[in-house]
Amino acid sequence: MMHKSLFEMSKLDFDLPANTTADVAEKTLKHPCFNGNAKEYARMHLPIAPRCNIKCNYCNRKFDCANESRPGVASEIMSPQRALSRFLEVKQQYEKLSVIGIAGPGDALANYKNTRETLMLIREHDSEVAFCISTNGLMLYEYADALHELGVSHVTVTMNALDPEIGAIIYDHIRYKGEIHRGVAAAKILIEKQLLGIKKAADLGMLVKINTVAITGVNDHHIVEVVKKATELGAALSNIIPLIPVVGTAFEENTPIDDEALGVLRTEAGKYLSQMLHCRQCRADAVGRLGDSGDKGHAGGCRKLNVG
Ligand SMILES: C[S@@+](CC[C@H](N)C(=O)[O-])C[C@H]1O[C@@H](n2cnc3c(N)ncnc32)[C@H](O)[C@@H]1O
Ligand code: SF4
Repeated sequence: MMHKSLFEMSKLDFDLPANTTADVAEKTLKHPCFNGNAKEYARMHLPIAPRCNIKCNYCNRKFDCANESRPGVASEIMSPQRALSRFLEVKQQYEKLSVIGIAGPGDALANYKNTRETLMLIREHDSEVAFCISTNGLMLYEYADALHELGVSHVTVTMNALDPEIGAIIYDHIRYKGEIHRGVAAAKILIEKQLLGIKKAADLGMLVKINTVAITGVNDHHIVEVVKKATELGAALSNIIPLIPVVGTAFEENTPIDDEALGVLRTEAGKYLSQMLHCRQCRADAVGRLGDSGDKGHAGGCRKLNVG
């Protein structure tokens, strides 16, 4: 049963799908990424997932540089046991630690054994904290039932294209069931699995958010279509994020979408699905309230990460 005061304090800016349980609704109210009004709640990303099963042409997970806060970086890769110890420490620091997220630095479902073990260990010590995972969606259809059983309430899927020709520009390759696929064939498999996975997760009652990286001249004209499709599949929120042109990637010279064009895109996409407007594009080891200094990089130069 939800407390009335909680509703009053942190109303949602979007509609929950009809199959959302009271438990998932309450967790959503306290989830600072899904609910922009839940500012007093803290989340903790546990960097237990170093590997990835696809290669996005904008992603560089090899280095952790001072004061750099972007997705795909973490100062340390943790074992599940170490993640539990850190969780117990951070829980002492933040009275309102409401969410544990697995956001890489690789993919939660390309490291499913670690993800499962970590979440099970934490659940033994905390029956209430929400579990949230981020994934490229390649393995979501296969793992959705297991995630639901583990108590994962929130899932973010990065979906950048519906058209495999566009996907082939964004993704270098995928590894699916032990085989490497490239080009349009790879994008076709990834997109098909994303669509199946999003629908399955949403049907199971998990709250699904779609991240879409806006890449100027590549998928920016296509994003509204992506969001429209995600809506049909049962996603609850869309988060259109500007490309960070990271050095050493194929898109290092891409001009990031400007605020005005991003605003137009969000308005158009918002006609189909509520838009998340407060994303901070956090690190894989971010801790605290959104925008706290805990999101910043380490002190020092750049160091190489062992992400496989
Ligand atoms: C590092 S990923 C981890 C989760 C998962 N592997 C995925 O891609 O969804 C977290 C988010 O950051 C995004 N991301 C990674 N590199 C980025 C970049 N250079 N610019 C913008 N977004 C980026 C991903 O697309 C994803 O939505
Ligand atoms: S799926 Fe995520 S971790 Fe993997 S390459 Fe793409 S952005 Fe990087």
